[in-house]
Amino acid sequence: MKLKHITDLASLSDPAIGDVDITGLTSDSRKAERGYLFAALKGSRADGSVFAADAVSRGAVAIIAAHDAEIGAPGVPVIRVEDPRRALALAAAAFYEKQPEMMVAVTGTSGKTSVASFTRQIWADAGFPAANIGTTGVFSPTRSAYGSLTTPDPVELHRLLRELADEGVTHAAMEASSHGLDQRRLDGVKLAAGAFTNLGRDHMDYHPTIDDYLAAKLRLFDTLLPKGAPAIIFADDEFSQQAIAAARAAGNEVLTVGRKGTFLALKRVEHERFRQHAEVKIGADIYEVSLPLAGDFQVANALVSAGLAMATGVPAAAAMRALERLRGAPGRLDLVGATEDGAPAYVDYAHKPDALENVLTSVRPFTTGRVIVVFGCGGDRDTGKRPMMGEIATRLADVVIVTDDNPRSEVPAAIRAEIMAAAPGALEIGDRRLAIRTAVEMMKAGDTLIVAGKGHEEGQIIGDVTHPFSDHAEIALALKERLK
Ligand SMILES: CC(=O)N[C@H]1[C@@H](OP(=O)(O)OP(=O)(O)OC[C@H]2O[C@@H](n3ccc(=O)[nH]c3=O)[C@H](O)[C@@H]2O)O[C@H](CO)[C@@H](O)[C@@H]1O[C@H](C)C(=O)N[C@@H](C)C(=O)N[C@H](CCC(=O)O)C(=O)O
Repeated sequence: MKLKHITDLASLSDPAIGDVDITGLTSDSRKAERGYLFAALKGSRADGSVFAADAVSRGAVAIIAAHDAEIGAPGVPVIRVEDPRRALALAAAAFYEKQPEMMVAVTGTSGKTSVASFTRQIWADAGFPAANIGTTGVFSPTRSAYGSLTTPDPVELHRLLRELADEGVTHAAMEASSHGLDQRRLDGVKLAAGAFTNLGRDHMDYHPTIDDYLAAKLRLFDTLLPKGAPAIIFADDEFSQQAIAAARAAGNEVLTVGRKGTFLALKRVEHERFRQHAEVKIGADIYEVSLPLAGDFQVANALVSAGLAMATGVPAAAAMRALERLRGAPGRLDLVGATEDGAPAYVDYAHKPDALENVLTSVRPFTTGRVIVVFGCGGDRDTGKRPMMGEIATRLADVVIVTDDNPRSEVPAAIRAEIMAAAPGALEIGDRRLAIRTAVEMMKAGDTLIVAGKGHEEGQIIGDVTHPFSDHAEIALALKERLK
């Protein structure tokens, strides 16, 4: 494809450059191949401009760079732009040409994975070939693949969107992480609607303040959603007013859901073991919905998803019917099994304070015995959440076992000590396998076990080695051994 077809001619200092043929794009010089366009991005560890010569030696034929970047690659055209990350995202969208016709994105600290998954399920129920993309991977009529980033890199993302469109997927829901929004990964995605779930403490290692974190989330409305497009906002969160104000200021159509919502107004919820019955008012109609999911936060996620689906062509009655058949996203309050006397054991991805609070609160209504929680905190990540999670677990669970998560380069015992300092009475068992076994062995009738933090992950990162490890498999094994 000619360079002029993937980047705005106005940004090409010499229009003749427009005729250069491009065979691919990358922001990682190590992935550059013959005919590639290389984007030199300023990163947290390195400045991509120093790798321009490497990219050219591997075949790159043009470079996107900031106005002030020094590019030591003579003879290769350099396209100077204000924001290379945004330019790369737009170039990737143009290069891969097609994306599913109806794209939506959801942001918020918690609930993104569930909302993206539920939205896909509601669309699929209504007959649309649908996909969701995020932390747990890519799910579509033909795929269920595990991924790594919540919001993929723009080049990878647009390659994927093109493949999905070619496979006939018309509707796709994406998770928009604050990193992804901040790093412009979504800037080339043509969104039909967006959603905001909530804001809590997370990624304070990346964002200097909570305001900076909120501002990154609100880029979804400020800069990505076209004017007039629906913005579905969960109205019961403490930050919902800021989200509503940002969406209004950006000219989006604000549609609120929840107890304080007006588009989907939640009138009543009754909890039952593993199910919840909700009364939802939509316009003049009242719908009684029986959700096969536990937890107040799942009702919120289901309503946000129904809002997104309705904003993109699913009739209200069909969306409400689909909610009755929802399945939890992998690793989100995922029921692994139960003891011989029916005490359930769940895996949950909760690895941040508000998510831990949500999951522990949500199992309380159907737990007649004790809530037992096993969790730890990741290394090389926001350290401020460690005491907060220790405090939450102590307040909301009856038995707390502090173990290792992904310690990465940190000393595991030091991470545990930071949690333990806020969790008096907690049991400390560093070995995650042993911690899970101990918890399963202590379960009695009426108890509920939550193993939190790693969800669907299939490895534990110690140092820079990922050891095979699955909470799901460990719980299943321990339950089986109990029966012997
Ligand atoms: C901290 C962070 O977000 N890093 C992202 C960032 O990398 P960076 O800018 O820090 O990269 P860098 O190492 O400083 O290098 C700068 C540039 O030089 C390039 N380079 C580097 C070396 C070389 O030999 N040649 C070369 O060209 C790099 O490719 C990069 O473009 O920009 C890269 C390109 O877009 C991302 O791939 C990378 O995500 C890394 C892999 C990552 O782990 N990100 C996580 C933290 C993340 O984004 N998580 C969120 C949220 C998850 C959640 O909600 O829990 C997500 O959306 O997944």
